[in-house]
Amino acid sequence: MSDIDEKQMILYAQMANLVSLILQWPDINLKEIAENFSKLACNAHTVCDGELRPLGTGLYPVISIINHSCLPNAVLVFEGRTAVVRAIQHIPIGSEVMISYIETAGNTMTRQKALIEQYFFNCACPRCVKMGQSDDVIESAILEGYRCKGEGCNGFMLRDSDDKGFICQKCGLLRDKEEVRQIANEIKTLSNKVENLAASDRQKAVHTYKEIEDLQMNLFHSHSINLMRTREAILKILMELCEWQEALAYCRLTVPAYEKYSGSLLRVHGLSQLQFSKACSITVTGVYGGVHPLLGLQYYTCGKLEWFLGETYDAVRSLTKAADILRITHGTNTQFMKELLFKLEEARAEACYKEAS
Ligand SMILES: C[S@@+](CC[C@H](N)C(=O)[O-])C[C@H]1O[C@@H](n2cnc3c(N)ncnc32)[C@H](O)[C@@H]1O
Repeated sequence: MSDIDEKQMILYAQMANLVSLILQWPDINLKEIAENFSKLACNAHTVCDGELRPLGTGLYPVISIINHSCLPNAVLVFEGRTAVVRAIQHIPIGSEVMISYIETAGNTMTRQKALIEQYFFNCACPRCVKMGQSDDVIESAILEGYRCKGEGCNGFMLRDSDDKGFICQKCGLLRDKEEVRQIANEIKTLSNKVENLAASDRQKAVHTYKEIEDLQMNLFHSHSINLMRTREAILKILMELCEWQEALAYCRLTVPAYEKYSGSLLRVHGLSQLQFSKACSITVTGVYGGVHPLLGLQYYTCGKLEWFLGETYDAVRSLTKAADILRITHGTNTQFMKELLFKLEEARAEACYKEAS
């Protein structure tokens, strides 16, 4: 309990009071209840459906003995209320099975902060031990850093030693700190506005998200996580609005980012900063470790849209990629997977028919 910050402590105390009010037991121990809430936060898992949409919270005693890694060798998925852990790579006998408690597509500082705040530990996984080393700095600069404004340059930027701004590590161009701050403020203002709009006026929300997207394309590296999240938000609303063609365009924009994050992290380990900066237009670090359910789900969305819009051959390609990943992370027995495999068969049959006619 001593590691919990004050805000969290107040929340647990309020929840303990609520329990006390409901139970009305004379000798209830508020401190013990608050402690139990804290233990629950560390050990419980968010129960999701096949498409990783959260449904609630569950406490699974066996699952809660599994430790975290930002480069996990297993994933936790749910089949109804049943929690299932599946290996996403070969796990040698005697090696520890590890899942990720958090979104792994953040930079090391972001991940460490999330783990300390909710789980109270300093992660020492193979990604986190590289904190501050050149490949970790590069990964951070690409995931959450700014882009170079040089024409055609896809370099990543680091803060310059005089603190005037950010220097491109590929072409050496300086980006002024004030300019960056101004765009970041505009993004913040629009982001605050769009949160309320998403529920009340979807058309306006899409318009505002596109303004954010434009600013982020100017500010962030093209493989930035922030840009990818904005595009995902646009995709989600376009699907709700049944704007299928534009939704597909946005889905296709997000897929390369997922793919880039999914390449093996090992690909860039061992490269010098210069070698990497030359290579960075074609290779980005692998924060999803190759097989990640989110990548599979993104292919699935793309495939469904393509098929619906009559782009059968593309649909077969996307659904095949989705099935290749999701049969590893989700198995093949759930209704969700049966539907995916059925759609793939149907798309294949349609492609054969089209080819023959
Ligand atoms: C769900 S429990 C995992 C099982 C726990 N290690 C145990 O022995 O019961 C989560 C807690 O385990 C610890 N933990 C999980 N992964 C860790 C890691 N990679 N390094 C250090 N501690 C970790 C943290 O204290 C965290 O709050």
